[in-house]
Amino acid sequence: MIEVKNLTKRYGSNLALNHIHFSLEEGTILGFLGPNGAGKSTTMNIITGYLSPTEGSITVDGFDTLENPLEAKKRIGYLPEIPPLYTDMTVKEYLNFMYDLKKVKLPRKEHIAEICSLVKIDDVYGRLIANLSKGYRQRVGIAQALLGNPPVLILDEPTVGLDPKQIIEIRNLIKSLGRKHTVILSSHILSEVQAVCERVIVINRGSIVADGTPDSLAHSLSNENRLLLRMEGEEKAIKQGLHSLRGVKEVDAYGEKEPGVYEFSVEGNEGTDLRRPVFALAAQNHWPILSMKNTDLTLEDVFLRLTSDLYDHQETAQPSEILDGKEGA
Ligand SMILES: Nc1ncnc2c1ncn2[C@@H]1O[C@H](COP(=O)(O)OP(=O)(O)OP(=O)(O)O)[C@@H](O)[C@H]1O
Repeated sequence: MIEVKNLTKRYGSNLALNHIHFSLEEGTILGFLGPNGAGKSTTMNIITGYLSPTEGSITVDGFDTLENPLEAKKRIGYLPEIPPLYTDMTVKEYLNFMYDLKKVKLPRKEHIAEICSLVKIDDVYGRLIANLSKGYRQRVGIAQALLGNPPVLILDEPTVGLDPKQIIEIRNLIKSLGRKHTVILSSHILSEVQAVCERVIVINRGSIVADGTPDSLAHSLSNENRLLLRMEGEEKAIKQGLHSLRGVKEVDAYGEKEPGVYEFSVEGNEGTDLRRPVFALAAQNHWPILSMKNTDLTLEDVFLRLTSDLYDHQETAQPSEILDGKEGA
């Protein structure tokens, strides 16, 4: 649905985007994540046609944004970080105004009614936008992005400034929109990306440093292969048993957590999956396993590793490996 090739943007001598590539399948919700100044807004503005690239190309549904800007733009609904609302209009006036501005061809009344019901703004349809809460204003902003039923939605920081209840509502709305639209969501909020997106692109200093599902990123960046276990039995015997398993590097005992139940951290050699041998050991010795968890990195750990200077200098090989593996997925 979207194909970004070799995208480069220079502001004078400042290289804001450095030859980025990615493609996005129809119906995916992509999170675009990066620290301030990473190049997120520049990328979004180029995709939506507000900025032109220094080099490279973007196609939306097969239409090149430079060669066929009108056809490409028709296929994109955009919600900028500050929604372009006219606060002295009612929701009805505003959506009709935007309908005309976008030259939408679908039947006016039915189309607007359908969008209002989808984003749940029917009850404020006759109200002045100035009097709406931030959450409702954001919904009206999403409604204008949906006019004309574009297959692609680009949402820039859509939950900034909302209260926790409104954040949950907007996230659920975005998830439901992802069933019919390809969505690109830019965010600083890691938990948001984890909750809403199937795929995450991490951008830092104008380059893509990781691309994958939140889980695969957390897993592939973790050199550690660690299990956190709670088992019932004799602590010393369990610890020795765990140590004796093939591929185990280290076992730490964290003490008694419930009567007779002990916690252990077991670290294996790279590439070893210890879950089955641990299960077999426990079954053989009648040590019930009360919990077993992989302790992969969280998306937050991944983000910090990928965007910290330390990581940039010491471990530059890893992110590109991940990228190579996922490019074009
Ligand atoms: N109009 C401009 N003129 C010069 N430099 C710019 C301009 N717009 C952005 N930049 C620079 O380009 C780089 C990328 O900026 P961009 O706004 O795309 O980052 P961002 O990831 O969206 O950051 P934020 O989350 O803070 O909005 C930054 O170094 C920024 O200073």
